[in-house]
Amino acid sequence: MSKNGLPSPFGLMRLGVVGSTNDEARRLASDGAAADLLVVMAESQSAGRGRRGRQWQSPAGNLHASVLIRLDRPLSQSAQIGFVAAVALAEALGDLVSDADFRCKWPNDLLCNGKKVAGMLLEAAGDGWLVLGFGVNVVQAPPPGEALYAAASLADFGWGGDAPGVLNAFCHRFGPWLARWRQDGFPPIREAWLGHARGVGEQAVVRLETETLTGIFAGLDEDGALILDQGEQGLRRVMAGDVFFPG
Ligand SMILES: O=C(O)CCCC[C@@H]1SC[C@@H]2NC(=O)N[C@@H]21
Repeated sequence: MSKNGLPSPFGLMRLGVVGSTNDEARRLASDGAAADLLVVMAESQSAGRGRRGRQWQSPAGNLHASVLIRLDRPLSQSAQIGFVAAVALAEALGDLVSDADFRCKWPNDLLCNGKKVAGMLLEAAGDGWLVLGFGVNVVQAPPPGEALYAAASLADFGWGGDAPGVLNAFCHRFGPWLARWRQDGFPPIREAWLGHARGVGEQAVVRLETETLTGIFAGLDEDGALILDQGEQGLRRVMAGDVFFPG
């Protein structure tokens, strides 16, 4: 264990109120001050952002953190790290919260008993760095109607721990999974993710920028794209979109 309380070799920078921890981490990278597995964690964010330009509500008490990751592979493989993190977070929260069912929802959401409790946002920081931002609703979820999906907090499931406790549990799981990805590539991550996934084999609605698709969520391809089986129209690979399961 490091002096900061996280498992070795994670580093920790704890900040008060920031705009976005992803921006703080990117700034470190552009200042030449990045280090592999350095975590930037903030008490709250005034301009937290989610995927596809959405706002991410970031009150004090929830976890808002970004991990700097040295990318020793082509940038095209960076999306795979979102799946590494989702598996690690599903396992970490499963370690913490008993009697709850954590599921990964494509591409980078985490559901607890069907409600969104966490999301991830990957951004390139230039010069070989990747920023993995993740937010976990520890004590508070956005009010109904303000989120795209039904949302909940860990407190709603009776968990009384805090944001540093979630970060610690995440790092314990993420370190070994990232090492596995670095050594063996995407296949074991893909398999683990599918084992934790919501909705494989089920009817899915996929909202893209300009169209909405329906079909059976048939799995993930070797890059992490969602495979949608559209029956007579064949299989369609989806790289970015929002998935809903009507069933
Ligand atoms: O579900 C999503 O759309 C992704 C949400 C990602 C939120 C985290 S909180 C820490 C980091 N800083 C940000 O501004 N966003 C990510």
